[in-house]
Amino acid sequence: MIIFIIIILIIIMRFYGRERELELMEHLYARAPSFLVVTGRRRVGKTELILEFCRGKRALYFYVDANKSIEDLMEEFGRLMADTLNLPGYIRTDTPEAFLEFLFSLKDPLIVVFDEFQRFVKIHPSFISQLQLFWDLKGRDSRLCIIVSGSSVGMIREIFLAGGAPLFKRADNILTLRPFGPLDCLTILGDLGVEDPDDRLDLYLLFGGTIYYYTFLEKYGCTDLASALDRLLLDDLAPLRREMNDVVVEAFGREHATYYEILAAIAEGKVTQKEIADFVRLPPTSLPPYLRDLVDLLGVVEYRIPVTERGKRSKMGRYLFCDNFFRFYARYIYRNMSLYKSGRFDLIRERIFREWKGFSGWAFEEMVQSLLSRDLADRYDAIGPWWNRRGDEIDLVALGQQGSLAIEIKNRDLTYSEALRLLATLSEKIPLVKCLPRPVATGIAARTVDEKEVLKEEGFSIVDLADLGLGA
Ligand SMILES: Nc1ncnc2c1ncn2[C@@H]1O[C@H](COP(=O)(O)OP(=O)(O)OP(=O)(O)O)[C@@H](O)[C@H]1O
Repeated sequence: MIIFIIIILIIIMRFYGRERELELMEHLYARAPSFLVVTGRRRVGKTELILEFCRGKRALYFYVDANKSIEDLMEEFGRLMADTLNLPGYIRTDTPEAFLEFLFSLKDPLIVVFDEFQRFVKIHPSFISQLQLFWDLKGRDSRLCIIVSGSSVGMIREIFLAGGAPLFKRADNILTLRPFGPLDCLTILGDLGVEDPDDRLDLYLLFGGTIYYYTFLEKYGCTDLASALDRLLLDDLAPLRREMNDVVVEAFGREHATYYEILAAIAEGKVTQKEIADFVRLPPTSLPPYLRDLVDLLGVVEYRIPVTERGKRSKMGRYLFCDNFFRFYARYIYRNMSLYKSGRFDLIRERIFREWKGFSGWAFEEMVQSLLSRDLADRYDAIGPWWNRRGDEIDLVALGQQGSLAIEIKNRDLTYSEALRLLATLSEKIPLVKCLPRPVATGIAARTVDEKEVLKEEGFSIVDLADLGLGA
């Protein structure tokens, strides 16, 4: 059943985190009438957050089903309204006007949720302007707390933010929900019974911050990378076997093949527009709309520039995955679809394990970059990776008024001499970075570093997993 009444909710998994978001929602609810937009990419937890917020409150949840006509939706919404609010008799809500007229005549405090709201653009675009009209004329006299939610970040932005957009400035707040951070994910994994810290880390490096994927772990008895791969992916009946397909096809319909190819190119390390275009055999000039969709609509890819180029019109940009699982899927499942479809999971599995240390190094770097950026944010103005045209790279550079810091990140345990060698190579790269505020400190972040204290005494910044809150 797609539309359902939020009175009694069955809790399958505990609700995690999102304290700041719930606080904001409570704040708006207390000041109703209010209008909130919740957006964020697929599976990030928008519906779950809204349901948690509605728990124990008077609320109507309307799910905008893409396959229904406006008449069917209005009829369903009307029925739901009558049932939930215990209204006797028949309410006429067969047209959007009748539905909205009735909704805005209600006087008691009420939360009204429209989930996947952007679908109205295709189903019946004038519903959006009608809602705007009712909100303008009657909203301020009501006690409604309207929440609209949608996973199509780009479309939601167009509806609510773009200049001249129909609901421009009607929303009191736009809440963009982000994936969970690594510390939260590792705690959740611990709660789900994954005892070994290395297994928790591997599972985070595989799935990233999309908690939806973690909901399968307990159900399928997975406690480490191998069991998660075997039961959730590498099996004919595995629940995540079509995940990327489902999400990409739903978002882009018939054109999904080109998007797929571009994702596969990025997963293979093609990062510039030219490299991606060559890989997918399309002219570079035809790529921008696809890349924009992958960044804005799907939210699994990001366009990044070196930290020293921020605020400039840089030509050094790279397209990179910001989602661990999509990168994994594009690289190991999509690129091996023939093997996958013919059930040769053993060969795919072998390849994944052979390459896992190197492959997961990327996700490890991303994780450490985000944790270090959080810790360094109050001391530096700009933090991020650096690279140049020649292919030199530094994993993290922090720029501040008082000087800079350059860090190399390694997904392994380092001996003292390995650490010294890395620091020496890093020092050689420092002169290549233009306009680096002096003095420049250097350092290393790794799983563990031997003789960490000695290196610190020698003036280096040394960070291990325990320092980042990821210790055993
Ligand atoms: N804060 C949370 N605590 C516990 N579980 C969560 C939380 N957020 C999401 N989940 C889990 O992840 C699943 C996916 O979340 P949800 O359906 O809310 O995502 P969504 O952003 O609405 O996705 P879509 O855009 O694909 O509809 C939920 O079924 C739930 O099991």
